[in-house]
Amino acid sequence: MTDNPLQPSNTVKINFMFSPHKDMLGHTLANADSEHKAEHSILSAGTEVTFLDTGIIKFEPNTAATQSLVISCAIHGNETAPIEIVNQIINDLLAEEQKCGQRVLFIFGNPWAMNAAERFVDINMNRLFCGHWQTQDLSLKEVKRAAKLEAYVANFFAEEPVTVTERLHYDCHTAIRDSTRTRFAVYPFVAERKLPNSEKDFLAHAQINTLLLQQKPANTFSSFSSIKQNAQSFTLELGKVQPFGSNNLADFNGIDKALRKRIAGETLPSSVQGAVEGFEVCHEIERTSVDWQFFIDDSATNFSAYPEGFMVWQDGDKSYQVENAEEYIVFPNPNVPIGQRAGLMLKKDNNL
Ligand SMILES: O=C(O)CCC(=O)N[C@@H](CCC(=O)O)C(=O)O
Ligand SMILES: [Zn+2]
Repeated sequence: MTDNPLQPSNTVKINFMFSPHKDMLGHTLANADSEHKAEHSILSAGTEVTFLDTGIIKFEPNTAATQSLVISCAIHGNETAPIEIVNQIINDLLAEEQKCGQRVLFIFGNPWAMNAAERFVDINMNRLFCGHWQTQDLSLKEVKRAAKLEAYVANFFAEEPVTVTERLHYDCHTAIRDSTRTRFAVYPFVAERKLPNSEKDFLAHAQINTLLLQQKPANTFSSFSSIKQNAQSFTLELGKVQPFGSNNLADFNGIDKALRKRIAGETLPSSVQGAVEGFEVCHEIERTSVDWQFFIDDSATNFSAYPEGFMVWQDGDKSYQVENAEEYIVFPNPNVPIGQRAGLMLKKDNNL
């Protein structure tokens, strides 16, 4: 990225919707705590743009859309590459340099954590969905924001015209650790779900060649949209966490192109057999108490492999040892609060 979003430069065109800020990113950083009154505008091609709230903007074409797309990022504030990519797509839509052929709701999830350059400020927002926010301290900003995000997404889907036959949600993240598989998607658990070929094609086009299939319902944003809103949803892990301005955006060309084609309403080319490999969650690791011990090395990358019998964690007389010939770890994080997910163990799933 050439400009630092924290210091809008005078040489950069100010986008009319976000004035006096350069763009949605600049506006979101500057207005984390402001109440925003919805603003409405119509582009020359007839696309309706509604700037709903800080970090939330909706585009609706004046042609018959067949898909409602939710594209979110910054549910974790320090995962900056997807924010930079999505910000540029919004700029191009407003400048009418990107075709809008489908309904799209863009979300920058956590403005406070974006400003703090942290994963979260008070509480991990990606454990608050599916109504879980109701069980938390309702005075916390992230708790209130999760409630609002659910409402914006529910309203967006509820307002869709009859021409829409598909609901999609791509929740864009980057991971804390390096990964043996550079990009991967998490497919939330919904009973009897089946990955549609069109979504396999999307993942392959985005250079996301690994799909991790959850085996039980979760409280993540993508779980909310799939379980409660009947969308095809994914958490997309697109690379590694870096500060604003430090991302090599060329590494994100795949997702940039795939999102732009979806927004334009183009059909993506069919992927070849085996373009996306599946992994199934076989054990969810939970940090169970202060005495809980974790035996995964701090330097282990996502998708590191462990042989049968390897001790992953132990807490008193409870433990988990690898049960399959080989299992792989993702999201190992021993520093989560007690009761939260500290990683996932996976086994290969050859049925995708
Ligand atoms: O790298 C890590 O440890 C975490 C990266 C991240 O934020 N992952 C998401 C995955 C959500 C899902 O399971 O769908 C998260 O932990 O919230
Ligand atoms: Zn994340």
